[in-house]
Amino acid sequence: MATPSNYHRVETPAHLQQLLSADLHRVSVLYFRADWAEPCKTMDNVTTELATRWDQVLFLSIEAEALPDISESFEVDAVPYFILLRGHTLLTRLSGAQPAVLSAALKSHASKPSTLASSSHQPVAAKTVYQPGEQASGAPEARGTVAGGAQDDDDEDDVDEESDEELQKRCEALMTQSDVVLFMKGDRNTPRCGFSQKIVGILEGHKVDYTTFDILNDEGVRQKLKEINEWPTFPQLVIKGEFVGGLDVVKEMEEAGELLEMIQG
Ligand SMILES: N[C@@H](CCC(=O)N[C@@H](CS)C(=O)NCC(=O)O)C(=O)O
Repeated sequence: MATPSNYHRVETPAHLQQLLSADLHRVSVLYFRADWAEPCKTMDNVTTELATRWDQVLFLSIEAEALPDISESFEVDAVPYFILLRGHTLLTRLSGAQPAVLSAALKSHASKPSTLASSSHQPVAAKTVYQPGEQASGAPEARGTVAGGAQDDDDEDDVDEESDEELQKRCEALMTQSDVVLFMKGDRNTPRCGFSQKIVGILEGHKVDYTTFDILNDEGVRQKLKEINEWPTFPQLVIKGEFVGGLDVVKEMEEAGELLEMIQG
């Protein structure tokens, strides 16, 4: 399919600013992607198709790892990832390859007359304003939510909250669920971060028998493991219940021949 005229590949932060500033009433879809991520292939097609349907919406594809300043300013922590803006105002964010949810988000935000934002009122759905060079999201409640940000915290009142002790026990159980456990973003078939993808490549290359846990699906485990293992990032590799390190450590161990030794020993 030919690239629609409202679909652009962002080259630099300044280019993004220029595209967004051209029309402050226009809705934009920022699509954070990476070539190696399989789900992005699907979302490349989905976004191209949506762009032909929503020709008044600006679709901007952004190479998440090649443009870290943009990814970090929008707190993008995995690919694919979508940010909907009106001008520079954050409407909603969506993590993962969910065509129906993205389409619903467009319906919810882009079908509103664009003059709404030009009136003296703030857009109803607006969470915050993206200032170049600043954090885009001052709206933690919008993180990880889906179209329309319509999730209601009250709905979760019925669910028993996990105590810190329970969470600690659950993390310990996860860390010992098999001899080799990889805490990562995504899973071995669909890694959602380049670091996770590379560590999977190392383990697969050595035909290691391992299990994975997707920390993007469990914010409690994500934060608790950082504390337990005193390690601020993912991936985290655990061998026989013992925390080993992230990608850089595992790479070094592989080069020194220590990785297989630890797994097999
Ligand atoms: N050099 C690190 C790179 C890992 C990294 O920087 N991970 C980031 C981005 S995927 C991370 O996990 N940030 C914390 C988070 O997302 O919770 C390693 O050796 O593993």
